[in-house]
Amino acid sequence: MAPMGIRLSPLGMAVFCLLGLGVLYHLYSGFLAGRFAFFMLSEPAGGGPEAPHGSAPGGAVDLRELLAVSVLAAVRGGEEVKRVREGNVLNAKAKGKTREGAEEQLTTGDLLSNRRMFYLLKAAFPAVQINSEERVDTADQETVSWDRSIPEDIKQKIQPQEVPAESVTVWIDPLDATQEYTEDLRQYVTTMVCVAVNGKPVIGVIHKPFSSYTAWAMVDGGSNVKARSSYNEKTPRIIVSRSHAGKVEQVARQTFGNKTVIIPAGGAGYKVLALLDVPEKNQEEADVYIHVTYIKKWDICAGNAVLRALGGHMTTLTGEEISYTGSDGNEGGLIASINMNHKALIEKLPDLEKTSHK
Ligand SMILES: Nc1ncnc2c1ncn2[C@@H]1O[C@H](COP(=O)(O)O)[C@@H](OP(=O)(O)O)[C@H]1O
Ligand SMILES: [Mg+2]
Repeated sequence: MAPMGIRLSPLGMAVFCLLGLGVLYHLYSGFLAGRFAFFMLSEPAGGGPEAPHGSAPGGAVDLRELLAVSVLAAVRGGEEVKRVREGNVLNAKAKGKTREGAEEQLTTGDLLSNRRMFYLLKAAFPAVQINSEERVDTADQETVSWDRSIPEDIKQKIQPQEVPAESVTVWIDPLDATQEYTEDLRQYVTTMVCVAVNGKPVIGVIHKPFSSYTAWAMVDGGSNVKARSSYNEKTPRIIVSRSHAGKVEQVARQTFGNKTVIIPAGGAGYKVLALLDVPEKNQEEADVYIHVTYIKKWDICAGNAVLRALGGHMTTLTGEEISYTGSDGNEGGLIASINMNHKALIEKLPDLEKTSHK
């Protein structure tokens, strides 16, 4: 039996007090961290004085307005792309090489389209992060304003929806399929704008400047384009890059057999449109889009958003979602499909460690 009188040793007391302090610290540190995060997020962007204290840095932006200006930007950029091509003053030069050693072309069409698209979007939404394929020359700014008018079809299909400006990243491709543009293969060329919210692709615009066709879609909103009524899941026609193919044909044949039809085409925008119901005489149709080499996020974000909005998928070759914030590169290749069992397609793909990134 234990004695009734308990004597506490000084060492025991000290250990007990330390334990108590530890528990208190643990409970309180979460609270402090929360307060700290709130304080940091409430700071005005760039530490400037213009944002009212305690509010989000850029305030709120309306996704419907962002969609309207994205469509306008793609169309306006497309006008430059077309004008330069028709005037035959491309001034094509190599701007570098891809990891695989293919020459990357840059033309006046890319630069003028970029200038138009960037400054229109920036004027409409100054607080939003815009990532573009081409550099903007700040010494050569274009003064543009947006009249905030929303086209009727967008007004009818989409409700206003506000999100914090700092959650938004806009990705611009002022000229997709530049290689094909230099070869005068006009059908492949698109201009694209994508709006990502917290890294998720939410708005996609793909515009064909030479036929004045524009596809737009917003996730949980609406679209002016739809999926086709059927797809061939068993022996799908696979659309792939004609100028950055890597080992894509090998992957496609290993996955779907030697009889599988492979369609080489230019432009990531064009290849996404090939999966949809697009009323265009120069638009080929395919069932799956596969790309195995490195690719940049401005090339794929708009297509990813459009597919997602219509119930389709664009993922890496291992089935991961692609996040459209941070770095501008996508390392894991891509596979895109709609109205198909996307997971089953990924499971069919061969040893990806050996085939992707190459
Ligand atoms: N390995 C790679 N590295 C860098 N960019 C790549 C790439 N593969 C494809 N792309 C880019 O992705 C877009 C679609 O490629 P493809 O036509 O080969 O399918 C093109 O964009 P741009 O024309 O906008 O430069 C192309 O340059
Ligand atoms: Mg481009």
